[in-house]
Amino acid sequence: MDKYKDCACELGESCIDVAHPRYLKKPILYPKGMKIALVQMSVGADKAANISEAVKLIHQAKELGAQLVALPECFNSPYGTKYFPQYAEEVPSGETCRALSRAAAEAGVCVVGGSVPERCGSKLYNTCTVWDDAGKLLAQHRKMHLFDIDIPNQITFKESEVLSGGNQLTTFEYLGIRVGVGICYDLRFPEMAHIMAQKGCSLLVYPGAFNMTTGPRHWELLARARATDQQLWVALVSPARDPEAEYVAWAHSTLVDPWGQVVAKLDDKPGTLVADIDVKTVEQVRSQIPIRSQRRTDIYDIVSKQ
Ligand SMILES: O=C(O)CCC(=O)C(=O)O
Repeated sequence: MDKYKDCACELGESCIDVAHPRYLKKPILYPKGMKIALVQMSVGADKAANISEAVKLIHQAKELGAQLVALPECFNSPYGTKYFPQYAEEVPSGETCRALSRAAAEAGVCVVGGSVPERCGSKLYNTCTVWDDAGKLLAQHRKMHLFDIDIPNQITFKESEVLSGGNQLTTFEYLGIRVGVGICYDLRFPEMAHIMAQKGCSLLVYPGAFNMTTGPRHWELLARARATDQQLWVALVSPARDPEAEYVAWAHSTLVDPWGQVVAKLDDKPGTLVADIDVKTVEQVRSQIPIRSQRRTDIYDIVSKQ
């Protein structure tokens, strides 16, 4: 930091990797990190009430100092294939998007808008919209891997009955930090996390709603696996558990650091997890355990083609 010690930026010590303001017309300051909020909200059948609860909690998170606020999967609708057509709306003109855009601008935060059922022509998607602090649409991720599983006598779910899968990976930059987005079942696919890491992500955010069968077995394990493999921060954001709901969410919104350690976790109740993430830890783990430059793609490529 020495060479920037006369930097007049208000971020002071937390400035990294800046081109010195003296040499720039407009100083670009990349903070080392940001405060994020994972909003584990209750979701019910009343769409308007779900939206206004989300907006209220975005403002509350801002009061707690959050700069990026993430909502859960399917936060404006009950989670279930029979609900998606009824609750679906167009992106970005639908009522949920308009409310998120306004809330992001009024609160002055980036909003990772969980997910909503999106209608596009004759197709439905499970879609996350991301809004910057001026209310502008920064990114739109359509869940790529649809949740089709069958565990007899425990859980059978087939999103593909009504949804189409997205065909694009999604990353965006906010406050100088590249963030990747996946939705719930996307968390199970290491290739997707790997590509987002290669694209420069330091944080992956997965709005999700695991259930009472796979949640206790895999939710935290998968978050820690993705964080450890890719050496970055992983945030999972679930709705709160409603034992009376048709689909009972595991909840336990979780933040895992680039060492693969859980740094904060909620229980099953409504709540907001607020925590700091930084790029320094990403860089530290990647330089101390340099797996990124040690991958034997020369061998993997040959063997996988045999
Ligand atoms: O992968 C799982 O076990 C749960 C996934 C899920 O609930 C979803 O994709 O919505």
